[in-house]
Amino acid sequence: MSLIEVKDLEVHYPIRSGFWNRVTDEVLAVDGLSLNIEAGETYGLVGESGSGKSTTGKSIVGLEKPTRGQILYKGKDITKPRNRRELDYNQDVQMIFQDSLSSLNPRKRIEDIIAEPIRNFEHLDKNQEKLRVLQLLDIVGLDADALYKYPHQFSGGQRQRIGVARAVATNPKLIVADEPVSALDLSVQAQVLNFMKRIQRDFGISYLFISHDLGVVRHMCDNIAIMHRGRLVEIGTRDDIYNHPMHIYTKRLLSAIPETSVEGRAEARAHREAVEREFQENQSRYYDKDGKVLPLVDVTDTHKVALPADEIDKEDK
Ligand SMILES: Nc1ncnc2c1ncn2[C@@H]1O[C@H](COP(=O)(O)OP(=O)(O)OP(=O)(O)O)[C@@H](O)[C@H]1O
Repeated sequence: MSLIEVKDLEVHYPIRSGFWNRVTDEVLAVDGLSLNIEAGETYGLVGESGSGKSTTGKSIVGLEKPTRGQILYKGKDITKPRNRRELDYNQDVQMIFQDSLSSLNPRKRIEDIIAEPIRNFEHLDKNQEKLRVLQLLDIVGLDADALYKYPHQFSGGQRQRIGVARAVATNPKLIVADEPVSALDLSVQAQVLNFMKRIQRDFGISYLFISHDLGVVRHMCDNIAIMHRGRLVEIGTRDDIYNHPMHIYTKRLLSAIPETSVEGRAEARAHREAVEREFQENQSRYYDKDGKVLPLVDVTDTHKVALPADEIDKEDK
């Protein structure tokens, strides 16, 4: 059994307008999405801004209420609050955010920020609690003097470490990491990704790693789902997605990864332009008559893509 099974998830947001603030329309932020996250793996959810990644992550954590569909944990649907309580779901599944300055309470000291989730689930005395917080700070590579400081007294990378210490405090099985390094400099990104990997190894945690950038998730993820307009357009192992991408939208995201070598840059630009031309010229191939992404079709056991079924064999897999 997978750790988490998301089945046909839909999340609609109401749009209100007019004097009476009535609901006049809705946004289909997530429009029928299914994926499985296995124990101990990092699962990448990648797509451009507005594709529905954060809404999916928040639904899995229980911060957003699905309109339809199921999210199964240990075989039970945690969209029902009763099951969440019974399974200690709020303890087992945690979230870290991109903007650590606004997600960590600016008026609280680090000791209280990290201790807060522990207080919700365990009854430790003051000394035991402080020891636990010190251990957690040590795990994420911060000194004991961090205890008495406030979030604004740290750099962005250090604040992400504090966010991870807080998330790890309840010994979770899954951490939903929503763009955890997007706000950081490249060199700091690498450090944070490395220590997230180490913590994963040490604690056996799974990550749902949300990003708009296929470059960032490349070395982190075992499996990757590409999201577009609230649906998945391609899903596969790291090898499927990076070495055998099939959907034009995946190819566009891959072509957007910055090329570091000077020689490679002109070639990369030409490739990006060719992918863009292919996308513009074949738009109708990728959507149904209502403009929705097509259903996923199996390519192999691990690889699925949203293309017309009769075109799959023609692809250069
Ligand atoms: N609380 C909300 N109320 C109304 N619409 C919302 C709300 N939250 C998100 N949306 C809309 O739902 C769609 C998906 O948003 P979501 O934040 O899930 O996408 P995303 O892929 O995570 O993008 P980003 O990286 O920019 O956050 C967007 O059109 C967004 O404007």
